[in-house]
Amino acid sequence: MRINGQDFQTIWLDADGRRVHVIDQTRLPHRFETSTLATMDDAAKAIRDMIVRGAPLIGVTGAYGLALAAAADPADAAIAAACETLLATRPTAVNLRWALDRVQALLLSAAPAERAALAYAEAGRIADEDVACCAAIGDHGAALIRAAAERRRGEPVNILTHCNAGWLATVDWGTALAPIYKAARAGAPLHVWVDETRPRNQGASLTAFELLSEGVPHTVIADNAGGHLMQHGLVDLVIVGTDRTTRSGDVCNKIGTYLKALAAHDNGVPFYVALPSSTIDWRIADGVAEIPIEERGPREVTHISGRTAEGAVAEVQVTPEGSPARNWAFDVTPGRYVTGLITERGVCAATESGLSELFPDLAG
Ligand SMILES: CSC[C@H]1O[C@H](OP(=O)(O)O)[C@H](O)[C@@H]1O
Repeated sequence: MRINGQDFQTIWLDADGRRVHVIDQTRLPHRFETSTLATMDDAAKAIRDMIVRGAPLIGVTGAYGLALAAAADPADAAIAAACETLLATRPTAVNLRWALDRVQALLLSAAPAERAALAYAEAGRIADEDVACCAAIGDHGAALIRAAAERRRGEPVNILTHCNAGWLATVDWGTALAPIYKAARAGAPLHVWVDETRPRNQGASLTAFELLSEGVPHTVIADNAGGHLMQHGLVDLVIVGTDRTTRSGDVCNKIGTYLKALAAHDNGVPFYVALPSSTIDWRIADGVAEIPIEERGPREVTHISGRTAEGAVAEVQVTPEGSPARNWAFDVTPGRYVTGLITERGVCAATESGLSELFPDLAG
């Protein structure tokens, strides 16, 4: 996507085809900085510290992390150890395991001397596939927005989104925001309610940054305002992303998504989830019982960072010293609250039959 007229993706190789560069998302929106990943440990740290985040981008970064590992030591044991280190960074987004399994399977069937080149090439294919998938998600989702615009007889379609499932969460285009970009570029009148998304505020800092750069009308709101807006007819549809969706359509996404789905259900607001098939975990059905929910450190709750009036980036404490805090990063929305899944192959019901009809080759 474009920032100040310059085209960017979130991850790229440098000229020597070995070192990996990423946008440091912990510095946005106030600083645009990049980070260089020269080793597998650099890649693991970038995922763990959320320099890169978002399920598809975590998967691609993990794949390049494995390529960096193979370049350092292509032996079976070193590849296996690297996979374990990368998998241990963040447990919820299934794309990480999906990408590592795909690259590792390729490497273990190749001669050690060929492994680094194979890994870089496969990581590049995963990245290119992600761009194509997200563009297709955008096309399928844009049709839903255009239909809503027709019902609105030219009035802007009000779309609520939670967290950041834009191009910063993928290699390009995004998932939940891809339909918005495609529809807006085609002239559909729309406006986006941007949930700030406590505690890390990916909505306030990343989604707002993306929409401002793209010139999409939007309003940042407190997480707790969504239900009120829905009760007053100010939300025409909800589109969010996901970090792991089960074969039965249960959707794991940023903490707070479940509450938005309940409010949407209570107010008859269509609730869509946008995802590439790489985010579907075909091994499990019951998301509430089986998806591991990452719990991050309490400091993300007790402290908040931002820019001071003088332009410095600072962190301040919002809780009294001594008050304990806990920080669950995701929750699970049962498929019964999901109107539809917007995938690269089209829109389907958030059910086992809906997904298996669209992906018979993957459903097993
Ligand atoms: C397209 S995946 C976006 C997904 O990832 C975010 O989580 P995090 O920022 O912690 O990686 C959030 O759940 C988004 O919906």
